[in-house]
Amino acid sequence: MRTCRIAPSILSADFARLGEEVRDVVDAGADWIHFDVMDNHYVPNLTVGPLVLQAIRPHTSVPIDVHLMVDPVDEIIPAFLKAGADIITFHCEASRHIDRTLQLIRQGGAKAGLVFNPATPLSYLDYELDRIDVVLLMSVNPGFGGQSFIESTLEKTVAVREKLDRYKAETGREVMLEIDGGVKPENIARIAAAGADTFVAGSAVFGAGGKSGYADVISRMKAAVAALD
Ligand SMILES: O=C(CO)[C@@H](O)[C@H](O)COP(=O)(O)O
Ligand SMILES: [Co+2]
Repeated sequence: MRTCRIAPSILSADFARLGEEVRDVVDAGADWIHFDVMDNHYVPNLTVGPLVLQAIRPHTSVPIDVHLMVDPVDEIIPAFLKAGADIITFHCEASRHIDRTLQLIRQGGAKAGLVFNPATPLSYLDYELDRIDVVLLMSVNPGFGGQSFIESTLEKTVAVREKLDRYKAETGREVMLEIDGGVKPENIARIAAAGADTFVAGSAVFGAGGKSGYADVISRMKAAVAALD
């Protein structure tokens, strides 16, 4: 059976009830919580930081996947590690020394991931796979929830899947492949067929109007992926 992790992005949650939203979406079947950090510098939007991560941490035991859309990145990583991040991903363009940033995250005890914008070349992966736990492909330009899925991401997903399968055959090590932006029950099967195993969904999940709506969307997403087997 193929792996399908659903990671709802709290960007589209009700921020006035964030702890409850996190609990509801996990009860509804979420595998990870996706935590979008934007700095109004690397991206034109401003969201949440380590204090908010620390506040939601006691509300769930599922992995919290911190997506850093910040530049510079290294200086803020220790605060997210301390606040309880399980996975920390950052953008290739936001780190001056990618290898050092990956090590900083892993030495702090979290899994490390590299994020590729729609136009970022995959060559950044060439020498770093040994230090990467997650490859995150953006399927929208970063900065906002609720955008449409960019179709060229599918071709890029296939290319990363081939690299990761080759790497696994050589080393036995599995690297996760996560897609972020515009993922919905209607397109998730095509994205999974291209080779993704982890799916961020913000507006599709939190736009579903409460706990039973969240459960409905998440189960439809999982069913669409399971139907590929
Ligand atoms: O990182 C980002 C946007 O920059 C994402 O995590 C979005 O928040 C996903 O939202 P939807 O596209 O699913 O609404
Ligand atoms: Co994100």
